[in-house]
Amino acid sequence: MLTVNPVDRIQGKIKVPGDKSISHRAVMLASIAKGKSTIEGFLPGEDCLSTVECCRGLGVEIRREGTSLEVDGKGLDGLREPENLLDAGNSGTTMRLLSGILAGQPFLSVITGDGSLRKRPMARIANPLRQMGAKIDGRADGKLAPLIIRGGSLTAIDYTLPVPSAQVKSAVLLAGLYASGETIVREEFLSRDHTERMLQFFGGNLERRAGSVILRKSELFGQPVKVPGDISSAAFFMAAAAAMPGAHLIIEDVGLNPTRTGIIDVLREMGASIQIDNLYSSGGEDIGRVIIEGRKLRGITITKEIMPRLIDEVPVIAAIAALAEGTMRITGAEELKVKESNRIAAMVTELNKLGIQAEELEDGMEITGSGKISGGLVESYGDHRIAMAMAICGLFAEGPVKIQNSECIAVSFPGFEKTLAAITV
Ligand SMILES: O=C(O)C1=C[C@@H](OP(=O)(O)O)[C@@H](O)[C@H](O)C1
Ligand SMILES: C=C(OP(=O)(O)O)C(=O)O
Repeated sequence: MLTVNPVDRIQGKIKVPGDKSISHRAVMLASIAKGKSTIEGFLPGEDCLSTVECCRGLGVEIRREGTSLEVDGKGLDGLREPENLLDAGNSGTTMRLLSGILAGQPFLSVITGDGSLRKRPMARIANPLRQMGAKIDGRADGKLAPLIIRGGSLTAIDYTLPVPSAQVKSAVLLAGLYASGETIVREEFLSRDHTERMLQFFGGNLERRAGSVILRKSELFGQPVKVPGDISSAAFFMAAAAAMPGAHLIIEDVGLNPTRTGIIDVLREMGASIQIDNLYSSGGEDIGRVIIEGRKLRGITITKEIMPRLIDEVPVIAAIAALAEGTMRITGAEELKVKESNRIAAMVTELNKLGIQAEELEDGMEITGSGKISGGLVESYGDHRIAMAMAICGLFAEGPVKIQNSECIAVSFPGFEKTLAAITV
């Protein structure tokens, strides 16, 4: 159980661990590239370690020392049939992206995960991968894991995403590496594009147009990858600092890919002071320093267009909405219901426990700020983002906030507690 006590000030200069999305992709692409890749700044969170173990299960040699990895790539056709189940743990990204690669393999794989992942929707990847020619079965006719995938010779498809999801887009693109013809993926609002950027960095034949990506069968080549800090992890501290008048926080080397910076746009619209400098780019990703000054914020309305650039940050926005003036209305966020927990129900229930007025909407939630948060006992639902969002409430509360089942934080942010202690007075 994590106990977070109220603080007077937030200040300091920090770095956050490596980006989760980029760490997953680096390991997967390095595994199917020709030759050696190195990965620096890898996130040693449980989710990305699940990806490493799955790739090892497919015969890839991966050496890890802390946040540095060396991967001996097998080339597109060098993976071998896993002798045992592949375990994606709590990680949707591992299961869905890896399924795209498994769909292209001439062997049988069975991929499973923990109790939360086994409840999450998998038809969204099984359908397009079947259309490409893979045989996929699973519980509830392939809607739920464990998934049984017999890959093989694939044919490209032209696919319009029925749900806004970078994981589905990535699964189809990764399968497209093995498919004859041009794989096209279309989406209404651009979701995180790390797969596209990294495929290009590894030499993939990929073209980008407004609203679509086109990939042709191509060989990948090992590369040195530098993983930026995860903006989704930084978001917890950015939001906390932004909402605390007098706070001053600097976060170095944060990934600032425009498909991930919805949190900065939202905080600024709420009235936050956020500056960005020291910009550079590496491996096709934008990286920079974020400087936040605390102020009194105001509630705003968020709609579906921004959601793909914001999705994992909604819990922490909901948390600080309690401190903002007026009402915060979050809409177009149905996807939150199928994450590690139902994040709409979870946040509303737990915020209510701390005396915050919050209500579920069909596609989101509404929170009315009163500037007041009570201390109390809350639940994480085994969901790392809920646990950390509730921890941020604790910084502003009238008494300690105790978070049950907080060990799940290690899924995406090992060292969260230490960083929190380092910036609070
Ligand atoms: O592609 C990725 O790395 C991710 C995509 C998002 O999921 P969806 O694709 O389900 O929206 C996000 O919530 C998840 O944390 C990571
Ligand atoms: C939804 C998340 O991850 P995943 O889908 O990979 O489990 C997340 O990290 O918030």
